[in-house]
Amino acid sequence: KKHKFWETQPVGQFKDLGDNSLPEGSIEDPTPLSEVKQEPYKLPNLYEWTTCDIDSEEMCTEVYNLLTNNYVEDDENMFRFNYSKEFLRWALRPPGYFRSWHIGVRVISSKKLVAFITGVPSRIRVRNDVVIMAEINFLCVHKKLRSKRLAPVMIKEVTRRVHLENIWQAAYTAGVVLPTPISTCQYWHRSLNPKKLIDVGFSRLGARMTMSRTIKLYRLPESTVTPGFRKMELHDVPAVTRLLRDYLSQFVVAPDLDENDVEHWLLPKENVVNSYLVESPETHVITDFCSFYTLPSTILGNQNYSSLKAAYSYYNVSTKTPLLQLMNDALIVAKRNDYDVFNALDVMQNESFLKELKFGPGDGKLHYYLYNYRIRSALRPSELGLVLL
Ligand SMILES: COc1cccc(CC(=N)NC(=O)c2cccnc2OC2CCNCC2)c1
Repeated sequence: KKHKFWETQPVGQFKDLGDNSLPEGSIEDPTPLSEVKQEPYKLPNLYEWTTCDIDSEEMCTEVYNLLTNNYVEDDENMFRFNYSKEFLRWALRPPGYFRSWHIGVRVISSKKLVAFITGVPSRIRVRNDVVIMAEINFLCVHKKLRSKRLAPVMIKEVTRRVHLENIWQAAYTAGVVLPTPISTCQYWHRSLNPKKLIDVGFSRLGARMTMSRTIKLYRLPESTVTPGFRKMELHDVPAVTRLLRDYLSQFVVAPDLDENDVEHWLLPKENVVNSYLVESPETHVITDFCSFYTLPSTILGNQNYSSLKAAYSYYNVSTKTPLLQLMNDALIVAKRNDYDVFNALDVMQNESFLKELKFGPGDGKLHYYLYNYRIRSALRPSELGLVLL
């Protein structure tokens, strides 16, 4: 049976596809809090639950090491995501976070951390419906414990702890097809350091292309071209919030960000998130915004390099500067900061710049999911205004 676990969950089921009689929105009503299971789910013998206090240097290091050695790899197992500790602290402590949603599994005897899953609260709008959801991420089971069916019990446990906070919906992404994607996105890569990317096998030399021709093809100017392009600062939070809220209102699914959210998620943080805006030199009005987050990957089995420095397109808003020019400035800044590659999904209006800015399609897809919330039919990536970490 393919989706033994997911067929028991309140998610869109493949068998319901095309059944337009099913209403859009919550699939199951909330359970009275007194009826939510009070005790943790039972783990296989020898394992115990642990709550990971990401503020603790020691626990943060344990989580970092587990993910560094056991988290998501590309389809050819040449790269593995290598989230940094400061990135994890940022990703897991947004306004209103619950430490109880940072869940680990330890071996009782050795106390070794062997699995992890997290949730953070997030206000997400679906059409005109603003729903408080849990954004689920970092599901990781040690390589040596795969197919012990740990993932389903970890998903049930994080769901139980989310329910205890009276939250009944969730959002998550995966590289695999599960019941049932609300949207399936293509990822794209823009080479910034083509020589290294070819050396490590991330990219291949194009047909009838030499290395020097390839380096020239991806060359970028030293400085950005948009007048008034600068880093975002704390005092810009109100204006950036207004700009983002207006821009994101056009998408079917998008975060419902307030100033606290914008301050947390979009203020620049070294080695974690970069954000820039365009302040008109004449009027001092903030007209555009672009941002990317830093997610390196470990390079598995290359003599010359061990890490790939990758930027991931985050939220971008263009109201005056053409999006093409704004994103080219983002590429210029990323190259200047020694990123090897700039990644983007074909969400929002990204399709309008990908090919022209010399992005190439990646070899995989990223599927978006909602838990306990039905969307009548799958969304086009351009209808998605949500980027998960
Ligand atoms: C280059 O190193 C990699 C290491 C592991 C996996 C992949 C391929 C991959 N699965 N990429 C993505 O999922 C991806 C590609 C472009 C933009 N965002 C992405 O994923 C984000 C969002 C979901 N959580 C992981 C990071 C690449």
